[in-house]
Amino acid sequence: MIQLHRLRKAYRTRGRTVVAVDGVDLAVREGEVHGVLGRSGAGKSTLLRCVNLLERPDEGTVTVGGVDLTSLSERRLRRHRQRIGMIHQHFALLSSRTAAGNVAFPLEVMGVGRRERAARVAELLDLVGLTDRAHAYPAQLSGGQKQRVGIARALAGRPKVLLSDEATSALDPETTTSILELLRDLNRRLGLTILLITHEMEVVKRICDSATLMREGRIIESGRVPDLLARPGSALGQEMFRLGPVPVLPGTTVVDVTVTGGGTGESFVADLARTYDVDARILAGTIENLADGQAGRLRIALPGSAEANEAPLRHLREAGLTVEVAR
Ligand SMILES: Nc1ncnc2c1ncn2[C@@H]1O[C@H](COP(=O)(O)OP(=O)(O)OP(=O)(O)O)[C@@H](O)[C@H]1O
Repeated sequence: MIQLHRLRKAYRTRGRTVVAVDGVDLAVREGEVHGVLGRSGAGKSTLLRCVNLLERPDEGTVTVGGVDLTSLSERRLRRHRQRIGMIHQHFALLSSRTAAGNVAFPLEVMGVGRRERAARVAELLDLVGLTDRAHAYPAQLSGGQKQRVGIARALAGRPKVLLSDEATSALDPETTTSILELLRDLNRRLGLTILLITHEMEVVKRICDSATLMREGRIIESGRVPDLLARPGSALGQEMFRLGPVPVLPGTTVVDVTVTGGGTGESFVADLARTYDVDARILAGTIENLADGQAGRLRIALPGSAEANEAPLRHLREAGLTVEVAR
């Protein structure tokens, strides 16, 4: 649904050039929720703003729904932009308009007639669960309610793609959960493709099917979330499962075992004891609920060196588990 090819964007300020996005290739499939994760300054916002060409890339192409946006005239680009909704961290609502008035705004710009507009506004507010606050002004709404208005407004043009710029960063944890649930629900019900940027692992964990980790304008890793977690050495995996420093235990091998996609995670410690007579000691562990099933990582200590444990470690790998010798 979204394809970025060799995207590059640099800013020149006061004689200095900052390459915000540095040759990025990225594909987001239709109906997917894709999260772009990274620290402040990694280039996430620039990348997102290039998708609807709010920011024009210096190099590369942006294809959305099969149309290369970088090749369009301004007039045609405006039309295509209506099919790409966007929500913002600070909501960006018009304070002089009610919730209904804010949602009506893009419909007015599109030239939708009064009666159809009213019906569509009611439908959109219902979709985000805000029918009873239609006549409230932004100042009378909570943060979560404001973001619901933002989402309803973004969906006015019946977009196939929704871009989310840190949509939950200004919200408390409980409200964040309800907004993430709403986004996931809209993704499923409308088949909406969502590209979101965030610096919170929690967001990726809860609703993303796939994710990209950015650093200094470049992609460090990208793929389906369970596949990334199962990749040895994955930085996303390190972030997700925080097992702490690896303890020094002379005479043992410390191993991190990652289980994704259901799998046989629960029984492998017993399996080692049964098959190899290895007494694995559990040092730390965590299980995370992902958008699509569970994933977990267990840190175990096996008596003896890594070489001495070669057979049981191979056994675990052959069982589909990711095995990394930590020490
Ligand atoms: N309009 C601009 N003019 C000059 N430099 C910019 C501009 N926008 C972004 N940058 C620079 O580009 C780099 C990437 O910024 P960007 O905002 O895309 O990162 P980010 O990952 O979204 O960070 P944050 O989470 O802080 O928004 C930074 O070094 C930033 O200072």
